[in-house]
Amino acid sequence: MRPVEIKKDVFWVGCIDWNGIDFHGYSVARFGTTYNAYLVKDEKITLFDTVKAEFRDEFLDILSQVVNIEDIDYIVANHLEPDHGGLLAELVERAKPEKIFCSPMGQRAIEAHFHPQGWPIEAMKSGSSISLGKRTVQFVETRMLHWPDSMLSYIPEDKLLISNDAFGQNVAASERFADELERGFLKRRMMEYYANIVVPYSPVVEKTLDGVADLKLDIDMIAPDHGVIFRGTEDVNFALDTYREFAEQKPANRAVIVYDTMWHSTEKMAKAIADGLLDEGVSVRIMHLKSYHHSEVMTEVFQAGAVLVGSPTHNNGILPLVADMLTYMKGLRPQNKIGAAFGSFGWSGECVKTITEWLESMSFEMIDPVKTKHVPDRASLDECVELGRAVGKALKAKIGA
Ligand SMILES: Cc1cc2nc3c(=O)[nH]c(=O)nc-3n(C[C@H](O)[C@H](O)[C@H](O)COP(=O)(O)O)c2cc1C
Repeated sequence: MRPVEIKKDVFWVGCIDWNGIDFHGYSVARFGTTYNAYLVKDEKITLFDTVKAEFRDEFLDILSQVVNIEDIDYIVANHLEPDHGGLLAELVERAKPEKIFCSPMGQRAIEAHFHPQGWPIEAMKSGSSISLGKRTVQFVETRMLHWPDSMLSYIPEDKLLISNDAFGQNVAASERFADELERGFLKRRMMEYYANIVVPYSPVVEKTLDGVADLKLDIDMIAPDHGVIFRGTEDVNFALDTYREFAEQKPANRAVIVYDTMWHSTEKMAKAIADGLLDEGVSVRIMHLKSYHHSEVMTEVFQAGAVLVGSPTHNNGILPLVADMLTYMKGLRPQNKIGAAFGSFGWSGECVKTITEWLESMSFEMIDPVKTKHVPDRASLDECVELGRAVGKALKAKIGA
């Protein structure tokens, strides 16, 4: 790839991971992603972040098109996760930078990842800044957005916010800017990223957005470490407003029914429940866990006001894919959901109790479950329809529809 000059003497020097990938080792990114790094040519030549180690050759190539690697003076490590810090050790070795800037927690992350000897690390607290010559860089720590080390770098002279994983999207595209992509497509990719990585830290997102507003940072470009760059007031506001909307997690008039099944009885129940929700005017998505990855389901969970989870009873518990989904969902701590359990059973019937306990532990507002012995008859399916209606009514009451 070629470098892209995103501001005068500021270059995108990232790599594009074109194919659908296992992102961060647990989440599916069907549209691929990018690992963005940025190089500023000033009196101090400064590199912001690196890329995933697998992209070593491509990264060294794109970087070399802009600068002699040995001439890099400063490296700023906004986030040390291996998709951004993957080539830090090699860059330090080759460039022998005068300074490596990171947050105080970033220093600990560098020590734990690289066990460095004599690296010229300088830990920068929120509000501190450095001069690059014509430019300054101000640092804003964003602990737990989404790692303890995460920080933002703001260059006031360029009105540029280099935002690490915040505002990122998994999009592999030849386009570098948000205004070159269709808006709905982009917002969906932002949502997938948020729902699977950022959502537990929504309070930090709100605090950061408030902080950015309080500091009155004049931003006309947000350059994240994944996906496209937001340029111009309209797109910067779009990114900020979208994150505000995501962080608020207001319940929407949508439900997702997630299930697994061995012999299709639980599936029949899922479809009957959907009829009840539709009777109440709630938009429904039914997702069989054998057809969807848990991260795809999570995006639907994130944007749904109601989440209904079904499993047959299996060995006095629930099916493994449902347990996987619930474990994953709980870790991401989605807020403001109505929940319900359903499932078929043969003899002991623990499925709905197990699912209900999981959803209660996530503080979902629960509606009474439905379980059916083996294959549901018309009366059992009617109970499922009633469950759907009850969830629909509760949801409408919650959102004031
Ligand atoms: C391997 C296996 C283990 C099962 N374990 C239980 C159990 O512990 N308790 C129970 O009530 N039913 C158990 N069942 C029965 C199922 O819950 C029952 O067949 C149910 O109707 C299947 O629903 P499905 O068609 O949605 O898969 C088990 C079934 C299988 C195949």
